[in-house]
Amino acid sequence: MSATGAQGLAKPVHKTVLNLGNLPPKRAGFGGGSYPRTPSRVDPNNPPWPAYRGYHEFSFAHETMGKRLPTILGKAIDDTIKTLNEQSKEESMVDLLQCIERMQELMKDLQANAKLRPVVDDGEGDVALWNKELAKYFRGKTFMDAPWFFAEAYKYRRLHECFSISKHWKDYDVFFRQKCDTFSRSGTAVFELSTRFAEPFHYEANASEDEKVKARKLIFHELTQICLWGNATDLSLLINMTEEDIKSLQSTGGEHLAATEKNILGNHIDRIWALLSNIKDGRLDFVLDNAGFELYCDCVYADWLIQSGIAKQIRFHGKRFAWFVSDVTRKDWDWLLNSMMYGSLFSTATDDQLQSLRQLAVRWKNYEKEGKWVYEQHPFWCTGYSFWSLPSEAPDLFLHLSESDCVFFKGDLNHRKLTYDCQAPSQTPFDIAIGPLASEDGAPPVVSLRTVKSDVVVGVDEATAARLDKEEPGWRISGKYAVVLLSEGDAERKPVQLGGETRP
Ligand SMILES: O=P(O)(O)OC[C@H]1O[C@](O)(CO)[C@@H](O)[C@@H]1O
Repeated sequence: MSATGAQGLAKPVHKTVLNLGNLPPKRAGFGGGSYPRTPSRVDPNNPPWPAYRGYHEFSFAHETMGKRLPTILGKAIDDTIKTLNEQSKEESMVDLLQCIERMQELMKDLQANAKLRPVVDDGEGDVALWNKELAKYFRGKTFMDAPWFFAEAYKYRRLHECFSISKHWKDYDVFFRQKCDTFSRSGTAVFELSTRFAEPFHYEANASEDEKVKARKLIFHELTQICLWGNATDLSLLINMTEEDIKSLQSTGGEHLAATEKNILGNHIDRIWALLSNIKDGRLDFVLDNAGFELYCDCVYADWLIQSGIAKQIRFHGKRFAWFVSDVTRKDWDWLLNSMMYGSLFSTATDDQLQSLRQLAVRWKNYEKEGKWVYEQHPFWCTGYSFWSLPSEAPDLFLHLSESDCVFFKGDLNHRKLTYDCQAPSQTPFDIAIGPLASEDGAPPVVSLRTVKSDVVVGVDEATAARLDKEEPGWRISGKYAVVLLSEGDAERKPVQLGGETRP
């Protein structure tokens, strides 16, 4: 019967209201707490939750856009002047001087909060991607009112343009000196690792199967932390440890691990081990972050994953040009392996220490020759798109990553791009926060190893975030805390869908 009764008069509708107090609470990202902006309406200027923008004085975006970026650019100009003063040929000096003038122009734009102009066609493969995004979503936007991640990435692309349109300085890296210096000053931690990992499995010779399984799990826990904290400026976890600490760590594990893991606020290391320990001869991918010491830690981790038999191939993804100060480029990759092998960066090192470092370098260079380690640099990694746009803007890359058994994303910046760098509630589950990279057909398992150095935080329970917001106001940018988060991706590994067509 219709709501209108026999006499055609509307009857009041009686709603039954259920009083349900015992159902499980809603998860952020599902049901009532779902993305405030539905995925089909998400775009680079409108992330799933509100974006951080430079004019938000409460956020690190404000500090970065207003102060850090001009300082970084100022230092880049100083570096280039230093290089200029080391030249002798007129043509290259004039050419470099023009690069410096372009950097000064960029500085003016940044300080005057200018509108974001299109990227000049310098022949790079990413120009169309940049200018499409600028035209579609950021017309009339300035450095301060565009979303923070886009504005910041745009600044690094403009910095690259200062050189890419020159004749002799196309690939000049204003941050190269700085990256090399930092590694040279990390001697203690470098040798701490090389002397242990030159021969990481020698202890297994006399161990039972059961002991081997247990030891591998413990080593994986610690190496994951080394790889994680390698993203902080120093490896304080290792450097501050006494011989006794290290011994107890190796012999018992449990207690010490609990102590060192306490600053990992969202911690899926056990789940990651459960995933990896079931893989044999797989393929793993590392989307790299910083050069020098962090890259060295990544390589130690990757080496162990190869030697353990979990992976038979590891693909490392770096940047095509200088990016966010210390990100890895091909030159940084080569520099690390070659200076470990032939350089003399550590003047006070013992012969044994140097020998262990060379042993690592020989093995790593062989991995490269044998195709066990592959270094790649897709243009997408240096664009202003978040990884939510990876399947749509770089379908070839998505297809490629979908063949991996697990993709590790290193560092804060990659985490920002995974999560669209927006104001998601801290308790948002990681797989919800990363959207399509978790939910698309064929999405691979994704791990984020991130020390927390900027505002966005996900995968951390509400009470912890609220307590830290109250008690330690700078906790989101201090690098003291971390998250190690896993999304299992498309468990069935359905064929990737590209533009409606199904991959065979
Ligand atoms: O090297 P990471 O871990 O990506 O950190 C980069 C830093 O620079 C930033 O991009 C801010 O400029 C933040 O993401 C972070 O503070």
